[in-house]
Amino acid sequence: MISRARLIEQIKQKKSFLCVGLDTDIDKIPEFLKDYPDPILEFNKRIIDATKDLCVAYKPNAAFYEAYGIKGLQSLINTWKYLPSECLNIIDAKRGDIGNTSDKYARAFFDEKASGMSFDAITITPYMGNDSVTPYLAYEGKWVILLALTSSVGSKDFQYLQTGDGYLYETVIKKANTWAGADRIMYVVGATKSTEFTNIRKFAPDNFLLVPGVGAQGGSLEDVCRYGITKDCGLIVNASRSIIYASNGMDFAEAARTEAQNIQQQMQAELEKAGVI
Ligand SMILES: O=C(O)c1cc(=O)[nH]c(=O)n1[C@@H]1O[C@H](COP(=O)(O)O)[C@@H](O)[C@H]1O
Repeated sequence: MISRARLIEQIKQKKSFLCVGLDTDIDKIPEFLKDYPDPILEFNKRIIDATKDLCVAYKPNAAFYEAYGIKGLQSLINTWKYLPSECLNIIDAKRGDIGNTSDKYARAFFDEKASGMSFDAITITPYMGNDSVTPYLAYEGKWVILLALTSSVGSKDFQYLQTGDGYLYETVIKKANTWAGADRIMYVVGATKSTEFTNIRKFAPDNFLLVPGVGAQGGSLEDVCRYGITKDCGLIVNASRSIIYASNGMDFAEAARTEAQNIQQQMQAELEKAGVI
């Protein structure tokens, strides 16, 4: 279980707020790994070994595992077992359904006895409202990470609609803040939306923001920090493809480390600039 205080302590200790995204694609991993009984797991283990001192979180994306049925789920369970206990382990599942269905999703990702996995945090779509989110919050100490303003081009379709109370994404944040505090809820805000961070901080001054979209999607870490960093850091910045596929040769883990190290060094400078460390 990773509390807010423990997360902040890790960030200060590692001088990093990097999340390594485990969007592991069998078609993109090095050929030689395909001789192993579980190539996806083997890939993940080597990426984790190469990056665990440089990041504070890992985020396996459920789609990349579910695509392979039972075998994929086994890879996900064994990846979860291998994740370092000091890191925040996020399952990027983007679920959202009526309460009794959410109950089962929560069990699938939070209840080790039932499913073999117990992640610290899960990404959730907020569209179905309070009763779709509370089943996850019923698990003491677990985090819910709600999509607020996504990195996608399609974010403009709904998230920027005016509700009479500001943009729809603002309403999501204001409403969800009444469900639980900054010790249980984080929001996803895409790095590609860095100028909106000033606005978001008005409604979520203390919440951690999970920020995907640096690297392959072109978001700027510097801009995210300029507008979004807080005295506790308040940011977890994810990079998936730019780290895990930095090379597709024998040196893939080493290349991933070099890429993670580059980001960590930039993060250290930002943490110093903001007075977090
Ligand atoms: O919830 C997410 O993590 C997420 C939200 C969002 O707005 N944009 C976004 O890219 N993501 C996820 O973040 C990761 C980004 O991967 P890369 O673009 O390869 O770094 C993927 O797993 C996406 O599913």
